Amino acid sequence: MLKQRQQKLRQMLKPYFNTTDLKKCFRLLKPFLVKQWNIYLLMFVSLVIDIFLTIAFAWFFGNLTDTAIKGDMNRLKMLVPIGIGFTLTSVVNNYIYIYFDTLVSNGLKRELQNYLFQHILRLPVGTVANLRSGNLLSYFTNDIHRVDGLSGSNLINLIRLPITYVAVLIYLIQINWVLCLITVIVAPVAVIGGAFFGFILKKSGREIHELIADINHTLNETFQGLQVIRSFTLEKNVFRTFSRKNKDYYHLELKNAKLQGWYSTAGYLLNSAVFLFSLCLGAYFISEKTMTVGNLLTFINLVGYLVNPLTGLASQWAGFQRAIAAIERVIELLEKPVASDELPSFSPAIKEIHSIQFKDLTFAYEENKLIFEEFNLQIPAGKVTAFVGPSGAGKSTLFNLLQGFYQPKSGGILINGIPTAEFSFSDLRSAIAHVPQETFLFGGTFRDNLVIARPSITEEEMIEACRSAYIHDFILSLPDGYDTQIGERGVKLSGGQKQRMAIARAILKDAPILLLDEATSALDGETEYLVKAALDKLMENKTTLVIAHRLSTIQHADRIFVLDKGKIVQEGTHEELIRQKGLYQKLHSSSFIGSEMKKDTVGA
Ligand SMILES: Nc1ncnc2c1ncn2[C@@H]1O[C@H](COP(=O)(O)OP(=O)(O)OP(=O)(O)O)[C@@H](O)[C@H]1O
Repeated sequence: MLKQRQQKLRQMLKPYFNTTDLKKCFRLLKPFLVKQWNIYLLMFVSLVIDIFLTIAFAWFFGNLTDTAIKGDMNRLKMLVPIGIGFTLTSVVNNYIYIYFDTLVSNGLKRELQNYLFQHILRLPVGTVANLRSGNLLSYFTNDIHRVDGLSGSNLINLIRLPITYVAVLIYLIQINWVLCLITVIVAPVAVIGGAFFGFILKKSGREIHELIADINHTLNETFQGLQVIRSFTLEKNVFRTFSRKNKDYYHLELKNAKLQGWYSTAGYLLNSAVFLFSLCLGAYFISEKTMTVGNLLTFINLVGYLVNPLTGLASQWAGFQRAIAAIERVIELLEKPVASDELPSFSPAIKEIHSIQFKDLTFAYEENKLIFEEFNLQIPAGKVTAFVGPSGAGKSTLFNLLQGFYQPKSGGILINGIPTAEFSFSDLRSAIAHVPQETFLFGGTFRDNLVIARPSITEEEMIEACRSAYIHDFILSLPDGYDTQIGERGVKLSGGQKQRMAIARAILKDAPILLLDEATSALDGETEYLVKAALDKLMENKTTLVIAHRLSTIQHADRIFVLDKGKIVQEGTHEELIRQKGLYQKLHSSSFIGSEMKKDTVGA
């Protein structure tokens, strides 16, 4: 029965003293902290000086008082410069300590942010697709800043508090051991209480960090989708959602503040009780002539250091727990495996294409939902290959796999007879220029968006590419030319202008493989003509794979593959396919491939 009760109690207390997460955090932080060992050493020296000064000051007050009561002027004259010396040392030491504390905390945050950012950049596309961008932002704007709780002075306090406690206790025992007993008796209360509060604070801390991430996500999505929100008049709904989360956040912070309030009140109460008790007992000892006034002053001055390290250690524990709650979220992300060891960068290793082959390729985004099974396909080099097929057939997935965004379950893709898995991402992706359906442009100028295509692009190359993409004249018509700001995501440009910018960027990249995902959105006649002309220039001397919607592109293609449910169901030229009974004919007659196609064929 007793054993059962003990087990139950142990089970109940287990989470309160669980150190697994703490160990995990320190395993993550260890390499960064080790790097800063010299600053920590200096902080330790500063700490030893501080402890010495704490006791020295108390000794000074007691001695000064007793000397004054005795009226010993010679000793007083000697004590005053000592006091000044202590004060000056303390001021300098304090400054140094704060400076080093800031240095290590901010240094750690900087390193950790770089580490996390690199990690996110190296994560597989599939992993990032499951993360919310607001959440990702929250790691940087909120969670990482909590690492303060596990570094700098908070870390040093782990040593400072016990050393202070022991040093002060030894010194005070010599003054009056009975008074010291009181503080020793309250020690377990302070330590256990602090550990308990620490656990509760960690729990509420985790809830707060998750809610902050959620609010960041809502804000991010709202600002990105402001146009949709306006056109569907969702402002009221969006505001209601935001203000509800904001209210939850307010209440959680309030709950947390209450807990912290209780905790510090309890610490204050304990401190005051010990102080009052020591004072009364000390006064009694003075009246009994077993203690001097100076000694009592010294004792009262130091007694706080016998309680504070205990409550302080417990509060340190509480602070640790809150920091752990935030860092745990960061660790969860860091534990996700990366796709490559290095950060990819431009590396034009593959200069020519002799063959591209999909060989026995089996792929699924999700378990048990195969998109391709034992898929085989040979892409002719230096030619234009078009893919057509109904929505969801797997056309974009082929592009994703070719660029190494996702890894096949079995089989693979060979470029020039070499499996793409053997190329680094830098080599593979530098050999491919992808013009997606939706053009993403960075906020900044035209120039900023063009020069990212490849390192060391000259002004002449940039202008030539823009001429070929039929966007140069438009850019020059603007007052600042290539230095004109295009707005966030290029909001100041039309759909056709954005597409031509994407084409200019692909021309500048000058990669031997071109992946083209034609936009389905219709452009006006002149823009359509310009985009088509730009594409023709882009496709020259390249091995081009195009997800085609325009008849002109399909007619221009050397080979067309009709894809349905992850299988090639037909292949040939447009003329061959249009004569065959099959999906291609069906797609054509239902104007799936593009109204332009039907119109032109009917006209032909
Ligand atoms: N990231 C993803 N996670 C899970 N499933 C996905 C993902 N991307 C695509 N799919 C699924 O894979 C299948 C093939 O999609 P894919 O985008 O390759 O088709 P598609 O032929 O390009 O279609 P569309 O012409 O409409 O763009 C679809 O069933 C789609 O739902």
